[in-house]
Amino acid sequence: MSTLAPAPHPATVVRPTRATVLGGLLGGAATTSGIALTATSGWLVVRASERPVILTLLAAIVAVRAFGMARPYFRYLERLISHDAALAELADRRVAVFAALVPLTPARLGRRSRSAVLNGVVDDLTDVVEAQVRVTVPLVSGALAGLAAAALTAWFAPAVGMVVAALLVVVALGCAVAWRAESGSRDELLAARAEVARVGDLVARQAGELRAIGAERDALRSLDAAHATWRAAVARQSRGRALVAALLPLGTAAATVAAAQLVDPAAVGAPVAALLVLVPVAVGEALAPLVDTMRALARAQGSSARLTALLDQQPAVRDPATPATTSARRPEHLDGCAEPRAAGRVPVVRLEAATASWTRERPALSPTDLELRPGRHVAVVGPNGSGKSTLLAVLARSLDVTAGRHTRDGVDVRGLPLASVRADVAVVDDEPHVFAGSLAANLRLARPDADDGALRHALALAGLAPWLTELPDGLDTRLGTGGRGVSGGERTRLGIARAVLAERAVVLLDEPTAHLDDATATAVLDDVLDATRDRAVVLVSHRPEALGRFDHVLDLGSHPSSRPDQE
Ligand SMILES: Nc1ncnc2c1ncn2[C@@H]1O[C@H](COP(=O)(O)OP(=O)(O)OP(=O)(O)O)[C@@H](O)[C@H]1O
Repeated sequence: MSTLAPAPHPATVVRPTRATVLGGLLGGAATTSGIALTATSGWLVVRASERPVILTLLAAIVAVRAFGMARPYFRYLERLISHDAALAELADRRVAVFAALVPLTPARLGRRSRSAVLNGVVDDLTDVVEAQVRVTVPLVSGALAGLAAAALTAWFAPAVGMVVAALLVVVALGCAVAWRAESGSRDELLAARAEVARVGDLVARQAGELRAIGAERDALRSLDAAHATWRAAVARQSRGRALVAALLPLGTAAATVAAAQLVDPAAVGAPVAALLVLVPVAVGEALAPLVDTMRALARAQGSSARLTALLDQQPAVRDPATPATTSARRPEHLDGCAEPRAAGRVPVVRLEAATASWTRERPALSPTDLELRPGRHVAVVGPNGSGKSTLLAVLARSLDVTAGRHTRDGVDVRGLPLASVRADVAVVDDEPHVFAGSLAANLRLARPDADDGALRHALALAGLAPWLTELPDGLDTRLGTGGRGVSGGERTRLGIARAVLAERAVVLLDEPTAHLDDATATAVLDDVLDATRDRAVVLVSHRPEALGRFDHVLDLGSHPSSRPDQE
């Protein structure tokens, strides 16, 4: 998501659909009613000043009332139809984008957290879909109302019709300038804002170190320079906006003066002259918001470019064209089912001189050997960046080896169905997500058919039995947003309970105790190892004191040939 693809052509973002065209027609009717309301009111006021027989005004009075009522009525229908269609499209596209993101997770999402990626995707998708309502519908309505006003005015006085047409050209020009200003400043602004965030984060987080080496002033100067670039980009964008903001009222004023000069009250009568002079005012007022739609268009183009850059990536791992089988598997486990399976059925998992890379440019895991079988508990240690999480990604088949072998029962995993390999693996990361819902629903994510007994058993194995007894509604207690808060230790244990419940034969834990105090961390680790006695466990840990309980310690910080086997 960090790479910006070129912005798509506006026509691909402003893509008329049946609902947006209908919405545009209704919006056009609303805007035309507004223009007609102003023009007929002008006629009525001037005609009334001539004190005619009251009955001759009745038609105009009815017309003013009709236009006054029609405008909000058509606007309401336009909103109803276009928003309804946009919300339905948003729901469908969110499902489709979520499905497209799954195969890209985690290898193609970069180092951003999954929630940051999801939030970004949700915002971008909303911008793109909202463009139908914020851009397509107003453009169709504005074009219809403007052309109708020009045609009707030309029918009364061709010269004034030309003036209204010229005003439409000015509005179109204003939109084009606004769109260029907004989309031109998009990349510059984003880059400038990202630089300020990057330097600001560096200066704030490394303040101590910078002070220690006397680089504080240089760092602050870089921050000032980044701010200055940002300020300049914002100023350029504001100048573009101000230019357009001035252009439209000036155009409207010029068109009104021109209409007043061109209309001959003696020829058409004073009331019609008033009507004709008021049309440019009404058109300018009704179409001015079109300029703001260009901001929405530029934003939607940027969002669309980001979504394309993210979703057009190839997944890091793929299903084989012709899946192989391993001797220890029953055939039904090989056709891609993601059902949880009982521990112990999985064959031996082996890595031999396996290396891996996220980007193909830089190796993230140097040659590593590892063997996993049920009941074997392996701790992985090593300095930051030595490839511990990468190793887990390889074992979970989120990433394939770039050299060496990753086998299950002697069969290269690249020949096995992806889903069947992943169905053996449970992953617990350092911050398991707690969804807003009941405790039972949070646990059943791991095994939807688990009964309450199985849930209680998993909670007990994860050391959460005392916590469960304290919960006001037991398994039905609501957790997460709007529900009961969950501490770091409880969250970790919930993740472990899910892994236990899933009955996967291989359990991968990425620093599950990273955010816990020493006493809680030791208790959680003890519970993990007890709860997974019959499973193959790989646990990434920075806590040397816990390593004694593991069968094997794999140190990724030492050269492969010199790694001590501490079995
Ligand atoms: N999702 C990813 N996309 C791109 N590169 C990644 C990704 N995850 C890790 N890397 C890169 O792979 C290398 C190994 O990182 P990894 O996270 O596996 O190390 P680690 O030992 O787990 O580090 P830490 O102890 O800091 O968690 C690093 O250079 C890192 O920047």
